[in-house]
Amino acid sequence: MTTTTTTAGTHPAGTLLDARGVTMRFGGLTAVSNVDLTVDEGEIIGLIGPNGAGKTTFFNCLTGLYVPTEGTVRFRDQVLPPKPHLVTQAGIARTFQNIRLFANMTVLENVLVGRHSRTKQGLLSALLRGPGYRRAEADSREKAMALLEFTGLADKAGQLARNLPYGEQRKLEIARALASEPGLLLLDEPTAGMNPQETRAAEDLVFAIRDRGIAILVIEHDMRFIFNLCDRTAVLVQGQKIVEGDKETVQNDERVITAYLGEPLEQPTDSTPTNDTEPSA
Ligand SMILES: Nc1ncnc2c1ncn2[C@@H]1O[C@H](COP(=O)(O)OP(=O)(O)OP(=O)(O)O)[C@@H](O)[C@H]1O
Repeated sequence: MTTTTTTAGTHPAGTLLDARGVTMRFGGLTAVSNVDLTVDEGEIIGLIGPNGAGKTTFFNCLTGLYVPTEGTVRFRDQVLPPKPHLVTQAGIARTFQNIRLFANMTVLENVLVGRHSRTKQGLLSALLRGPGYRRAEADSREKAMALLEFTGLADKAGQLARNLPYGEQRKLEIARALASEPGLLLLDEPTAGMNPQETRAAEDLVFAIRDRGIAILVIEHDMRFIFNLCDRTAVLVQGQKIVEGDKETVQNDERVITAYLGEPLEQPTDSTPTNDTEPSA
């Protein structure tokens, strides 16, 4: 990753994420090739593409899991640090394609883990359990419970995460990501495995998150979900961004239609979205 220091004011006001020329190679395979993408404050941006197009790899480049072979990612005008926990501290949170909850911890504890990057109490304070630690812990619990209210999981706070139905596990992943108080939330296939009702509820949740001032970048195979939600959508094919724009621009682009082998991009009926992800927590 390029390590040049940034100059304030090089981006239009409101640009939160600015990925430029991001390339990720694994040996001879170029999984992501020279991709530019911006996300502005308050935007919901979609990232679509056929299986193996490089979407998750691109997400990994935005969250410090991978250091891009080439290119630069800036968040709030700062080059992102190449470590996931530092990226979280900088203000980017994410969920994963395959749910990664702590299955044997309670719902509340999972969210408390997500608050870790925002709590300042050190190990010594935690061991001594002094007044500062107890105050911080009470504050964290209050904020975590508020997030469970927000995501509709408050009455499940004491249950083990693994006992939640699949759709609620996905919600819990989102609650845990929100606990780090991000400015940008990356969602990797948030509706995978959901039924149509849960998918509609997930749409409402994404809008509600945006209303809290959090921008969203979402990978999703459910086109109805993407086109209902997103201000702009970028299409990756074989690692390259072939088009980016609003719903009409993307749906009518010949290259996109070809990439999807002529399948219509929006499902004609309110049928169950197809996906191939199994519950895993
Ligand atoms: N760590 C890795 N090492 C080697 N190759 C990888 C690695 N991660 C991903 N790839 C390859 O990079 C390409 C892009 O994969 P990626 O998972 O990013 O695609 P995707 O668009 O997210 O696919 P899907 O929609 O199926 O999740 C694939 O060919 C994949 O096999």
